[in-house]
Amino acid sequence: MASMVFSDCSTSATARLGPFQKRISGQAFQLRTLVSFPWRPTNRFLVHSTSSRFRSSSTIASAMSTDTAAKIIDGKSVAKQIRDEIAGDIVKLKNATGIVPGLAVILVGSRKDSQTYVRNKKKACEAVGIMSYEANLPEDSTEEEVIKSITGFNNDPSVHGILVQLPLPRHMNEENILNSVGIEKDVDGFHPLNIGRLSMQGRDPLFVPCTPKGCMELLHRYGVEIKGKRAVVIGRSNIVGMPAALLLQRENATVSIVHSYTKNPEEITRQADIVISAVGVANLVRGSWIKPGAVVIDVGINPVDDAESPKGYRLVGDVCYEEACKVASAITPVPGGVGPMTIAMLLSNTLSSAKRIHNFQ
Ligand SMILES: NC(=O)C1=CN([C@@H]2O[C@H](COP(=O)(O)OP(=O)(O)OC[C@H]3O[C@@H](n4cnc5c(N)ncnc54)[C@H](OP(=O)(O)O)[C@@H]3O)[C@@H](O)[C@H]2O)C=CC1
Ligand SMILES: Nc1nc(=O)c2c([nH]1)NC[C@@H]1CN(c3ccc(C(=O)N[C@@H](CCC(=O)O)C(=O)O)cc3)C=[N+]21
Repeated sequence: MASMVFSDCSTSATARLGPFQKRISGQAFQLRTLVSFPWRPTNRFLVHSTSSRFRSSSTIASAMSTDTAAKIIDGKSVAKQIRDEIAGDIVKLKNATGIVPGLAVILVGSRKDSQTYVRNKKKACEAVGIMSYEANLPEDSTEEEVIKSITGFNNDPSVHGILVQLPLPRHMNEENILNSVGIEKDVDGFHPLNIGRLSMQGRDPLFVPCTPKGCMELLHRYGVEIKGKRAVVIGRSNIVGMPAALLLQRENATVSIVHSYTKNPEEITRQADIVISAVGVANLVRGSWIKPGAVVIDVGINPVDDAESPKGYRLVGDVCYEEACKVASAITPVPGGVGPMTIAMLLSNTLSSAKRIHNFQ
């Protein structure tokens, strides 16, 4: 259900606030006077400014210390570029080996949002030349039936990646189901062996979870320095927050994790050069939470009522965009930020899997 919309971000949806958190209301946010983050846009992407989409990089650099508008990290266009690269690689793989990468998606139940996500993944696969396979199981399926479907895809040589759409119906044990995905086809990177390797020094997972991988890819492609920087990840879920924190740490950031029991999340977040927010609460992160010049990656996808939209709602992130724009040096929009990157990383993981299984460099 969509929550109330507050166009000025003056109130966030409080339903999921943790026990120690107070709502922050009407607090004035700091205006940026000095940008401390060394913003270095690469030439690979045009960096759009919220105030002028067509400035040159040098203008952007000189504007950093005085301007009040963050640069938009354009996930939609980066994702398109990655999809184009993947499509080219798939043609090469097919011409050299005859192999076509295949992704199987298992959807249990009939949640509208999950059906939409699965449909979008299927379309994205078709567009780059990945074969997509789908198993739709009824809501009242047993755990054994889901595992049987996964086992079928584990044993199917035309399938190189398996994704079990989450959330699963409540009566199912998510752990048992995700454990049954073959580690070499675990393109979501949710298998405990993959997560375990991600968390260990000197080990590498076969796959990195798509959303955090997409966040890192955005930081890399926009030339954001990570080593030695302070990063705060808000949220610690298995699928986003926790692996995002591990990835930042692997690249030598100093990482803090803010969760629903964190006291004074605002103060902790304000220390960060890089903020990744993955909570699911609209407008939780106010401008006052952001250190001037920080880079903000907003993973949250939250529907809010909007009578002017044909659907009656629109999507916003966890971060109060209008406020954060005035403080951050760069920020991802919602939609058009991390979301498209998640899908691009899923395609990328599926292609890597096909290459690895068939020993293609
Ligand atoms: N753009 C994309 O591609 C994707 C977007 N999403 C979106 O990202 C958001 C998070 O998803 P997901 O990780 O699956 O969500 P979960 O509900 O699994 O996790 C939410 C996390 O946020 C923490 N949290 C909840 N309330 C607060 C609060 N008030 N202050 C600080 N931390 C809080 C929780 O803490 P605790 O652990 O203490 O409960 C938990 O760790 C959602 O909006 C989801 O739709 C998700 C996947 C992909
Ligand atoms: N096994 C599994 N793997 C997942 O990766 C997974 C999942 N289950 N369950 C649900 C979440 C959510 N998720 C999103 C993917 C793309 C967008 C996306 O493309 N969003 C668009 C907007 C889409 C719209 O307009 O509806 C955007 O942000 O621009 C959003 C969210 C993946 N998830």
